[in-house]
Amino acid sequence: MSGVQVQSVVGEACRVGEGPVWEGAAGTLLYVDVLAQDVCRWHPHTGTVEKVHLDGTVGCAVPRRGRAGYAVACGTTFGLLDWDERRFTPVAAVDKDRPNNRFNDGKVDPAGRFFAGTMGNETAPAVLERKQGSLYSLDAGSDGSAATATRHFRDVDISNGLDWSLDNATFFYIDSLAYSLFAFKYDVTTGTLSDRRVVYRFEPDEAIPDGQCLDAEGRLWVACYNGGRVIRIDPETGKRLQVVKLPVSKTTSCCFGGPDYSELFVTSACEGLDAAGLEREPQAGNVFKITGLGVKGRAPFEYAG
Ligand SMILES: O=C(O)[C@H](O)[C@@H](O)[C@H](O)[C@H](O)CO
Ligand SMILES: [Zn+2]
Repeated sequence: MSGVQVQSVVGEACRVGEGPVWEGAAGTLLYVDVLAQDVCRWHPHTGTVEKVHLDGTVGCAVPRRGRAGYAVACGTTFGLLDWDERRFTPVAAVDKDRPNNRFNDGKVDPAGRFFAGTMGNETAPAVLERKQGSLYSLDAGSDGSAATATRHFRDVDISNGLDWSLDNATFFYIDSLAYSLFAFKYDVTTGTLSDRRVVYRFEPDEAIPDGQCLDAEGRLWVACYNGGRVIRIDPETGKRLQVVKLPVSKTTSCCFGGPDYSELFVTSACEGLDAAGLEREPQAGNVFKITGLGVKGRAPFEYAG
């Protein structure tokens, strides 16, 4: 499509930018830098980025329903971040028997549960002990009881992008080193997954599938790490519908945002690029905005706890 434009909007490079979420009420973009251990908030009107630095790697941060601050998956701990006080309060720890693990990508389900997965720590991008990760969700707690974490499955290499179908009946999931986009049946009442199937197998030049998000037509946008692109997939047919290339190779994740959710924001990484790579890709680690796609996204779900 000819009207598609790609523009770098945040020039402050992330080591591993991840987990973009558009905050509609404030008109800001929330994202994390996993390895710099920062939760970041970009203000489009001033062009400024605020950051809160945490004590561990940050897999993802998500908005809370009707409450200030964020729920965060930090190290191997789900917790709450008071942004103004810059204080992280742990809520539930996972993978206690896996000291070398960390949380990676996450997102809130349509009922307000915070899903996030883990992986072994990487010695270099995509180099890690295999099958160490699991997918978890954090419920909201009820009647004053503490929120608890539930493990959905284990033996994950790099737990990555996730989202839910428009009718809430399907959960889409990427384990990066499986080079596949999976779908599960989803029961939104109980928050349980079943019947995994493959929706799409990534092609060699699409490299490593990473973050993803659903658009308002029910199609998925997947960021291809080392592939320098986002691709649009129809989960009904398993067909790739569109490719948008970016001027950086390590595209990590994407979300729709902007006043009417018609802009696609894409995070990227510079970690793992040598001096020559950085010279080739001076914008590595930036956040990009793609306009003119002709499709909108939807507002993010918010953690109910
Ligand atoms: O962005 C992520 O999900 C991980 O935190 C990164 O480490 C990279 O994606 C990974 O190296 C490539 O798969
Ligand atoms: Zn990712």
